[in-house]
Amino acid sequence: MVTEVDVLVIGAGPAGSTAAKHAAMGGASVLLIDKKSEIGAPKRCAEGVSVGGLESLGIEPNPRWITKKLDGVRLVSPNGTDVWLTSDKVELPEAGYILERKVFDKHMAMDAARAGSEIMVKTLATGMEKTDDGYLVSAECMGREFEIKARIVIAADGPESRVARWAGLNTATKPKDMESAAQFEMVGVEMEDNNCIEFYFGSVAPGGYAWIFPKGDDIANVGLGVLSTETDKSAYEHLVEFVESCPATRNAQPVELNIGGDPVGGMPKELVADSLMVVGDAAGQVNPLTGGGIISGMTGGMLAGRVAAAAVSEGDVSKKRLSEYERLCREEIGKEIDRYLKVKDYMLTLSDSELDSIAEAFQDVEFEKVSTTELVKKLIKVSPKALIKLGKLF
Ligand SMILES: Cc1cc2nc3c(=O)[nH]c(=O)nc-3n(C[C@H](O)[C@H](O)[C@H](O)COP(=O)(O)OP(=O)(O)OC[C@H]3O[C@@H](n4cnc5c(N)ncnc54)[C@H](O)[C@@H]3O)c2cc1C
Repeated sequence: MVTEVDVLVIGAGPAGSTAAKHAAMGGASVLLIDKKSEIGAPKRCAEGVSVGGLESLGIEPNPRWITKKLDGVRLVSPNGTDVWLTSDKVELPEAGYILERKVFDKHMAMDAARAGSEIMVKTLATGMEKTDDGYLVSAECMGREFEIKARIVIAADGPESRVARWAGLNTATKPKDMESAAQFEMVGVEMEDNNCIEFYFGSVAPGGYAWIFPKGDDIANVGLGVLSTETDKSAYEHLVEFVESCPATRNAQPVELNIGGDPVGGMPKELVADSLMVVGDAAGQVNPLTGGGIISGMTGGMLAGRVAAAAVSEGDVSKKRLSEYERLCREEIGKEIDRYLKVKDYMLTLSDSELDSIAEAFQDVEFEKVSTTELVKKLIKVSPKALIKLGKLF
């Protein structure tokens, strides 16, 4: 049996569902498939997003998928020196929400369906072949094998993406650019203020950081990301040590374990080929410093969906036509990613004692507002080393 569509989106994470929604809104016939039986589960995410990020995508916050509205940030250096940045003291333009991804991802897929996309769950793409006017994709659903003929394929298959590579794009992430993350969702977490997210820096998580993201009452996502090139231990081993030593989690119990990769090396050289676009984690659309990829991946999905619909209606699905998506992506997400790559590389050079000195210097800094960019600007102010490395960028 062969199913025929204008646009096939492989992967119903936030990036894929957004691509499907916008392609369908533009008038294309769209099929969105995911190998999972439940879209959004299991989650591999600390579930933090910015308020402005959702606004920029035109998504109304919905209490069904928001567990917490945040009120500030606590930054903790290796010796325990902490910096509190809360809304009573500073403006928080990037203040955010903690989502319930299992519900959020489903809602994003529902939006895609309401815009006209067809959805197939428990449907795995197993390979694809180029045809004259698109791709013939092999798929499998509940033991049944079938083929999907698509003018355009949007690869939204997450951090372990294979689809773009089937089309010949070099999107493989090198080990030095793949953050290994481990996280418990925990109960019995005793935070000093459960309206703030907490970040812990230094050798607690080599190459990354540890976090506690509150989800309400005594529940929180407690996790960390490490680079395998910076440590001999696994992310899970670092997480167990962190949970045992951190006062907030010492008495907490896990109800869920999430293990996953987060591509933090930026976008690959090419995001399009004839009849193919790649979005989200599969396209490295992740902030290299924070590891956040929900909003940037959805932005990529939105741009790809719009370009796909226009290309189909014009009858031109060539690489040249689809390169509009690549250009828009580099403008809207790429510049930020490139800047934060440099900040991440700089952070990797800092020892625990240097991080402690920065935290101590931050005690005397007046913060008017706090965003990731503002924090880097203040870092440049207190650290001559940061000034040399990052001064020109911020
Ligand atoms: C531990 C951890 C914490 C994180 N915390 C945050 C955070 O707080 N905030 C933030 O913004 N980002 C965070 N991220 C990153 C964020 O989770 C990702 O950037 C985001 O999920 C990317 O969305 P996506 O749609 O590109 O991919 P995914 O959400 O990974 O979705 C890809 C989908 O493709 C499907 N798929 C894969 N292969 C196939 C196939 N062959 N056929 C059919 N379906 C397929 C998968 O089942 C999956 O549903 C975190 C990541 C990790 C690992």
